Amino acid sequence: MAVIGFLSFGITLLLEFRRYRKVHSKMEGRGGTVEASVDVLLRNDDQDSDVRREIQRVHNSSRSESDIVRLEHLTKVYKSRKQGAQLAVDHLCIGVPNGECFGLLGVNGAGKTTTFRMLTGDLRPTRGDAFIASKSVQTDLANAQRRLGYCPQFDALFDELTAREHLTLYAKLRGVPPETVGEVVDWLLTRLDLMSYADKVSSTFSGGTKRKLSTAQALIGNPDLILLDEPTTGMDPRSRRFLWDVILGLTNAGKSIILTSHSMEECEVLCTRLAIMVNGRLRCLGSTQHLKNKYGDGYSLRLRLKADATNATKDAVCEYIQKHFCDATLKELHYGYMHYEVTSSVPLSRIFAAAERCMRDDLPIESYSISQNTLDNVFVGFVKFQGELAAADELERKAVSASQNRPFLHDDSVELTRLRRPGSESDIAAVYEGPRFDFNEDDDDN
Ligand SMILES: Nc1ncnc2c1ncn2[C@@H]1O[C@H](COP(=O)(O)OP(=O)(O)OP(=O)(O)O)[C@@H](O)[C@H]1O
Repeated sequence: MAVIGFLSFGITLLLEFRRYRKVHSKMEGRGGTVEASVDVLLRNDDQDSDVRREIQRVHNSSRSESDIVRLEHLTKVYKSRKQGAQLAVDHLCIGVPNGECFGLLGVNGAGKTTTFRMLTGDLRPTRGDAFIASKSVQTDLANAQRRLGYCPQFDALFDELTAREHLTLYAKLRGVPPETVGEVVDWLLTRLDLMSYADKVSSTFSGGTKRKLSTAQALIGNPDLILLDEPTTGMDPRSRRFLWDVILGLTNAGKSIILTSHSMEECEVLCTRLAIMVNGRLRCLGSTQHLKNKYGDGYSLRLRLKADATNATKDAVCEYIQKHFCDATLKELHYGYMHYEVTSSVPLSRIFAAAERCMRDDLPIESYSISQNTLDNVFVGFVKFQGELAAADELERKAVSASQNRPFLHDDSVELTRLRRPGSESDIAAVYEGPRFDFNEDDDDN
């Protein structure tokens, strides 16, 4: 018995010691610091001139002092056991003045929501800072939050509460004086056309009505800056136009808005300026007209090739197009599809004539279309990098782990995870260098 007792005591002691080691190594890291070191090099090699100008503007205090929000190299690297280190937002520099609606565009996973979460204080930036009405989210978060309203991508609503109860609750949380809460709530219900839902519970609301209520919540407390993460998702065209009017009314009243949306039409209507994000990084910035002039000027000539087209006949089509339009740029070529961009200096009649001749000659063309470039074209042109580069990153990470003959990032030893800078010729350098420690799965707040 004594031996068994001694053994069980020994095992307990051993287990406790292992647990202590594990917890301790989580807190300090083994053999070094657990601080993620993100060092992005070669920053300005392929930066768009407008993006570079915005960086200079943000750093020039005399030109950016009227900005209600200023993002200075805001960066987020997520670290998790499964995914490793992932650069979600890469040195974002933007300033938004009073009365501007700024559109932040990008495909899913570009880093828009992460940017918002850093602005609201939900996530700590890995590097950089943001200032809302000159209050830093890193050092003066509570004061920065006072000037901010946020409509998240997913409605933060309680099924059992009515629209009125939601707004009353949020008004109290935001510190609206008790004697004016009723008045504020009624104003918001009227402003967002929610009076008929005032006393119904939110679980019975349609998706569009929930978005309206979330927007109303973001307006409580009369914030200077309003962040709207896809506010019109799920809305019918009438409700969408209604919300657009509300947003335009807010900017006319001097409020600043940062908006994310997947609708180019919405951005054209609402945004004074917009930027397109690809893999966490700004690729272009300016008014819609400026972006269309700079990147979407001219026409798109799309050719569908016959099923029996060979590589040789495809080359003949390319030669034909280059011969007739020396400034045509091949934007896409896959399977039987070719997309050329032709500058607007070429008359439309010449493009049609050449395309018709193309059909008559012995070239393997099934059909063609010509269209004027739109903001959609500009957007698609930028964001098609995202998938390709994400796949390249994934392959590279797998190659690293395979070369080390172990599962990727399931080890506590020192790692070096290289993150590729999206859209850049050069690999970067951004790096998570340091010992691995146990994150909860998808642990992000680090
Ligand atoms: N908690 C997390 N842990 C690890 N990675 C995350 C986490 N949240 C987001 N990411 C990653 O960060 C990147 C940016 O995500 P984010 O949600 O900010 O994109 P988004 O542009 O808002 O996309 P969407 O349009 O779908 O909302 C993505 O690659 C995503 O996988």
